[in-house]
Amino acid sequence: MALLEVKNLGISFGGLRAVDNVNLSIEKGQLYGLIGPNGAGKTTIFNLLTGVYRPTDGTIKLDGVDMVGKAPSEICKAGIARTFQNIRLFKKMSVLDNVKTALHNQKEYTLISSFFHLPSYFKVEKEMNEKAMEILTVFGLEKEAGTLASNLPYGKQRKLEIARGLATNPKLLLLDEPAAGMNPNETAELMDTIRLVRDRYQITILLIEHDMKLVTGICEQILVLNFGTKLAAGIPEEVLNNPEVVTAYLGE
Ligand SMILES: Nc1ncnc2c1ncn2[C@@H]1O[C@H](COP(=O)(O)OP(=O)(O)OP(=O)(O)O)[C@@H](O)[C@H]1O
Repeated sequence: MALLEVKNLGISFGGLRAVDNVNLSIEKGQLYGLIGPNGAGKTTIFNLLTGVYRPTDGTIKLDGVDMVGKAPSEICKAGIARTFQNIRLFKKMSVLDNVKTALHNQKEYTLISSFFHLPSYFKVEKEMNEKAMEILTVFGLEKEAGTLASNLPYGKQRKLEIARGLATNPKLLLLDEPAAGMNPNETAELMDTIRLVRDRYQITILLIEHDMKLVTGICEQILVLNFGTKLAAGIPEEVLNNPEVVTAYLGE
C-alpha cells in the first residue's frame, strides 16, 4: 500500500477549477516532485493535503486513513507536515525555540508541572532540548541554536523551516519551493540535506520546485500539472523530455 493515495482530487473556486481529477500514489520513503507553470494548482494541492481546503471531489488517504474533513491540526498529528513558499518562522524566537515549539506536537508537560517546575517538567524540557539539537545538527544549524531566527541568513532560514517540519515527526513532509531565492551553492547543499533527512528519518517527501536542477537531482518520480490537471508523470528524465511538458512548462 502506498503511503499517500490520492484519487480523483478536485476543487473549484467559484467558476475556476483549480485542481481537477488528480491522482497521486507515493510510496513510503519516496522523494516525489510536483511541478508545473505558475497557477497550475501545486500549492492548492498542498492546501488540500493539509486540510486548509476541503476538496469538492476525491479522496486522500495517508497510510490507508482518510484525511478529508480533518482539521489541519489533526492532519499534522496524523503525520503530514509542510513548509510554505514564503518563510513562516517565529522571527523573534531563537533557532532552538523555533524547533522546540514544533516538538510540542509530540511531547507535552502539564501547565501545573511547568508552573511549579516539577521534576517531570525538567525531564520533558531536557528531552526536547536534546531532540531539537539533534535535528539542528542534521541541518548544520547547531552552532546557531541561540541566534534569533530573524538574524539567520536567508538560506539557513529556509533550512530552519524544514527542521521545524521535521520536528513534528511526520510520515510525509511537504516542501513548497524549498530552494526559492537560494544561490546555486545553497541549493546544492539543500539537496544533500533533503536526501539526508529522507534517509535518516525514513520519511516520504513531496516537494514543489521550479529549480529543475534540484528536481532532476533528487526526485525519483514527478507529476507535472497544467491548469489543475495531470500533464505527465514518471521519472524526471522521461517526463522533462516529453514534448507536451516542454511546450507547456518551459514555454518552448
Ligand atoms: N483561495 C482561492 N480562491 C480563489 N482562487 C484560488 C484560491 N487559491 C488558489 N486559487 C487559484 O487557483 C489556481 C492555482 O493556484 P496555485 O497557487 O495552486 O498555483 P501554483 O501552481 O502553486 O502556482 P505558483 O507556482 O505560482 O505558486 C490559480 O489560478 C489561483 O489563482
